[in-house]
Amino acid sequence: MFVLVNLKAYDADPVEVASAAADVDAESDTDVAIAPQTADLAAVADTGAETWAQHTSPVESGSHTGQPLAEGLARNGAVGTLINHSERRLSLADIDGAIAAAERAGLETVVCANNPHQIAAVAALGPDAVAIEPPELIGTGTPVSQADPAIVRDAVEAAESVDPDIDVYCGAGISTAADVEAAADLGADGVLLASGVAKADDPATALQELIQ
Ligand SMILES: O=C[C@H](O)COP(=O)(O)O
Repeated sequence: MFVLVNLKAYDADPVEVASAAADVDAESDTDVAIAPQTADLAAVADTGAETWAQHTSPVESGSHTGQPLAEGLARNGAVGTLINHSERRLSLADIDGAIAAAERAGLETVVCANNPHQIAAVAALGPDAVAIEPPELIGTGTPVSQADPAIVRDAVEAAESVDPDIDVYCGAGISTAADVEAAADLGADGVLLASGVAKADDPATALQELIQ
């Protein structure tokens, strides 16, 4: 199982959470990765935790301002990137461009989508993985596996109908070990989560409990 913790723009100490992630990753069968703010990529990567970017721009090196260039993310320790997160939506053309940019820089790609129809559409663009996240459940603490299990099953089916080898993650409201297990039971290869760790009083302990 793959657990990708998106720190979004929360106040959690990225180095503290990443250090806990590196420990948990080493001590368990679960692969844990952290997606911090772009400015914190290098510090997080220095902890030894698998480090992901929250967004990659589709641009190539050149005259662009405020666009995180894939090569710059990789140079600062990112090994993968989210694309088209619900809070950072892109056009289909830009999703395609961002996947190409990430591949150019050697970054793994997870493209997010709202529903199974979008999952099929973005799976056709050839990312390494897709993530189903109903936006209305994000940050609620109610896991998608409980609120809408069919959407996870349908997303897995939609993705596999396009590419049998693609990984499918699910996210929104996941905050406990039972939620992670429920996602696996529905066919997900991993989970994407944020507030359950980043907004916890003790994010490092919350992450440890979630995995153990
Ligand atoms: O990137 C993470 C997802 O948007 C899920 O967020 P959440 O765990 O706070 O619901």
